[in-house]
Parts: sequence; structure tokens; C-alpha cells
Amino acid sequence: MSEAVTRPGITADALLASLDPLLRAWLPRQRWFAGKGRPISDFNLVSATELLPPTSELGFLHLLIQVRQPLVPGLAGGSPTLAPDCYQLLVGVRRELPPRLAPALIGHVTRGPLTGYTVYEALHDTRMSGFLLEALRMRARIGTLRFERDPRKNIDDGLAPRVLGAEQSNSSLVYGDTFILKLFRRIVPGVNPDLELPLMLARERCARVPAPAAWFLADVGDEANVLGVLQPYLKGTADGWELALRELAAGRDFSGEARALGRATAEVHLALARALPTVTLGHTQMELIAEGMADRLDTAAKAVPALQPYAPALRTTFEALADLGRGEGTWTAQRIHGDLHLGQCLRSPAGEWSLIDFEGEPSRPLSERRMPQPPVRDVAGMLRSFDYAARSREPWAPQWAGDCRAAYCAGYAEVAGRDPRMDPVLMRAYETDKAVYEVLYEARHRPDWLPVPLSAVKRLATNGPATEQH
Ligand SMILES: Nc1ncnc2c1ncn2[C@@H]1O[C@H](COP(=O)(O)OP(=O)(O)O)[C@@H](O)[C@H]1O
Ligand SMILES: O=P(O)(O)O[C@H]1O[C@H](CO)[C@@H](O[C@H]2O[C@H](CO)[C@@H](O)[C@H](O)[C@H]2O)[C@H](O)[C@H]1O
Repeated sequence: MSEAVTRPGITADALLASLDPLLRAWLPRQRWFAGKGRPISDFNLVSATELLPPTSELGFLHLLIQVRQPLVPGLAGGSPTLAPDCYQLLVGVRRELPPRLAPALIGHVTRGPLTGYTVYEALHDTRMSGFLLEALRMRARIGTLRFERDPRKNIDDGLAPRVLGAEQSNSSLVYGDTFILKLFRRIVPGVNPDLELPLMLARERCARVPAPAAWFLADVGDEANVLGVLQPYLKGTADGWELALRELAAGRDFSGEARALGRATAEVHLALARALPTVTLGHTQMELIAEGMADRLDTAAKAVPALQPYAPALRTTFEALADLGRGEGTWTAQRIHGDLHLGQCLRSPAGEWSLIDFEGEPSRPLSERRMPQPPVRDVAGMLRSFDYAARSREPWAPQWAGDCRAAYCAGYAEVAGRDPRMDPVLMRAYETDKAVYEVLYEARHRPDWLPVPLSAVKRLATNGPATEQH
């Protein structure tokens, strides 16, 4: 289904004919492409919008493109179903690519109506990135694209754009060190938690999360698809992962920062619990949560054989969670971050921590990512992250990780009023679930890193405490 192709005389099919062979080669090389390792069957153009009036020399296309891929047994892709994944692309079309744009090359078109043109990643073209900021400022409507902004926020024009060089799951543009525009790559119809939660937190006056200043969407069929969010750029910040590695390398303690991070996490949790409904989990829900964890373990063990020897022991952790659910207690679930780790925490030069990237784990269905969950899940994510940092170098530093983990929980308890270590069964189950997720994530995206979560899996399977050496 094509919503619009605005270049006169070019149909969706013809446009795809031009781009098809180039995208087949280029897409799997992109960090954000979720379907790595599976062949591409074909493409379907969901929408194509000409962003600036094209000339014979230059044009900019905004594309939403579905990529169909067969399911290879044992290697599920970005989506747990057979539904095709939809990606956002910004494509520049030029007769001649200037040398400064050479690294952005997608390819030279040899068939279809764009024959003879060169196509490239237009994010790297300041004409394109500058145009996006202007569209947000002016609340533009272009074809299916709808640009929105918070009228209370001032956005200066003409801020110089640059592509953020970070390793990330999406793509970001920084404007004059004032704003950062995150462009989502894999587009899922519906409410995007990375816009929803920061907006809610801003309403709660929670200063731990940068408040969205503008955003843009595509209206396709009955669905609004969030494509990008503009937030204040926190200049001079360092992310928790960089900082932790730096301190580790210098043999310095990080527990003071870990404690501050625990406090910041609890502040965000409290604000989310005020802003959005919380629910009480009884035994049925706990059993369902445990079942979900066991199912994810089965999927991961099928895809990553190295996980298989540990699967029976890990399953007992999830059984313990289900048993806990059969007891007397109840637990509170609320909206949480959903994929919290050190890389999602930014520390200002003044030492204040902010949390970013509320999308949740990108491979989970949106409905699941938006469900209330026990806040201990975020805590477990951070505990995993301290372990990751400590294991990412030789010799690994179990004491360092153990101190950070304890300090983080203590900091969390100071603000939340309850220490997450009071729920050891819940915490262990979530930590195990996260380690299993990481095994699959690393197998797909960074196979060299696979030993890091596997060592945690080994520890969790043999019931060892977090600081035990394996
Ligand atoms: N508001 C911000 N201020 C400064 N840097 C930011 C901000 N938001 C994100 N970043 C930087 O961009 C990187 C990627 O952002 P993130 O939201 O995690 O994107 P992704 O989902 O693509 O991983 C972060 O690791 C951080 O370095
Ligand atoms: O891209 P996102 O930041 O949304 O998250 C994904 O990528 C992360 C890696 O960049 C991955 O995190 C894992 O590696 C981190 C070190 O690079 C470590 O601190 C985390 O604890 C570990 O989970 C994350 O799981 C994935 O969803």
C-alpha cells in the first residue's frame, strides 16, 4: 500500500525498482536493521514523500518501507511474528555526489526511473537536516508527515546540524549543541513510549528526563507513526557506560555514582507511578510473567546453542517466580523505562544524572513494552550493566561490580522507600531474563560480546552471587 509518491510521473513500483537492489545490499549493513542474518524477500513502500521540490539535480525522499524476510528456523528476526518490519529512510537523490557526502553513499541507480542518479543517506546532508528542524519549528504538514511542537518551547532557526556519531539503535541529529533529534528507524504503529513517557514526566516536572520540544509523525491509514523526537541536547554530558569504563580502567571506585544513579532511577519511577496507572499483580499475573520469561528463554536457546546447557537451571529461577506468585503476596506494576542500562544514563558536568531512551527493548512488541511492570525490572537492567562493565575488560573486576550493584540498590531505596534487594526472587528472575535477552541481542548484533552475558548466564544458572568468578 502506498500513501503518496509525489515526484511527478514516478509510481511507487517504479521508485522501488530503482532502489531495490541498492537497499538489499545497504540495509543489512546498518546497525539499526533488525533483520540481520535473514535474506530479504521483497520491499513494500508504505509511504514516500518528497521533502523539498525536486530539481533534475537534487531531491530528498522520506520513505517508510516494509522489508519482508522469511523466518529462518532458529533465528527469529527483529519481529517475533512474520509481519514485515517497517523502516524510516531519508534518501537524497543527486546527479553527482560531492566528496563530503561520499561516506553517505547508498549506491548508484542502474534501473528504473532514477537510473543515472546516486542515492545516499540524506541525514548527512545539512540541507536535509536543516530542513527537518525548520519543518518542526513551523509545524509543517507534508504529505503524510505531520510536524508538531510544544508551543511553550523556543526553537531558534538556523541551528547548525550534525549527525551524532554514537553507536545507537536509531539515528540522531544534533542542532547547534542545543537540541537533539532522534529519528526512529524501525517504525511500529501506535503510541511510541519514547515520546509518551518523556511527555508525561515533563508534565510531572521530573527534571531527570529531557522534555520533548517537538516531534513528527506519519499518518498512515488509521495509525499515527512517531518518526522523530526533538529534545534539549544535554551538552557536556558523559554517558554512564563511558564513565564506568573510565573509572574501572583507572582502578577507581564507582559506587558513589552508582548510588546517585539508583536515586535518579527511583525519582523517575515515582514520577511515572504518579503520572500513569499502576496495577496490583496477583498470582495469575506473576505466573504469566514467569511463563513469558520461560518462553523467551526457549526462543533464545533455539537461536543461540551456547545457551542450551544452562537453560534447565535458568528455568528453575522462573519456576521460583511462579511459586512466589502462588503465595500470599502482591506486587505493584507501573510504567517503567524498560531497557535501562548505563548507556541510557547521562551525567552533567555538575554531576546530575538524566535518563534517556524510553523505547524499551526494541525487539519486544509495542503492546508489551507499554504494559505496567514491576519496577525491579529496570533495577535488574542496571545491575546487569555494572556486571557488563566489569566483564568487558581483563582481568574482570567482580568486587567493583558488586560494590556498584549494592550502592545502586541502596540509592534506589533511599528515594523509593523500599530496597529492591528485599525481593530476591523477583530480582533474580528479572536479572536472568535480562541476561537471556542480552545473549540473543549480542548473538544478533555484536557476536564478539556474547561471552559477556554468557558468563552471567553461567553464574545465574549455578546460583552464584553476582560477585562470584566464572
Ligand atoms: N538529550 C540528550 N543530550 C545529549 N546526548 C544525548 C541526548 N539524548 C541522546 N543522547 C546521545 O545519543 C545517544 C543515543 O541516544 P538514544 O536515545 O539511546 O538512541 P538509540 O535508541 O538510538 O540508542 C546516547 O547514547 C547519547 O550519547
Ligand atoms: O540500543 P539501546 O541502547 O536501546 O539498547 C540495546 O543496545 C545496548 C548496547 O548498546 C544493549 O546493552 C547491553 O550492552 C551495554 C554495553 O554496551 C550494557 O551496558 C548493557 O547492560 C547491556 O544490556 C541493550 O541490551 C540493547 O537493548
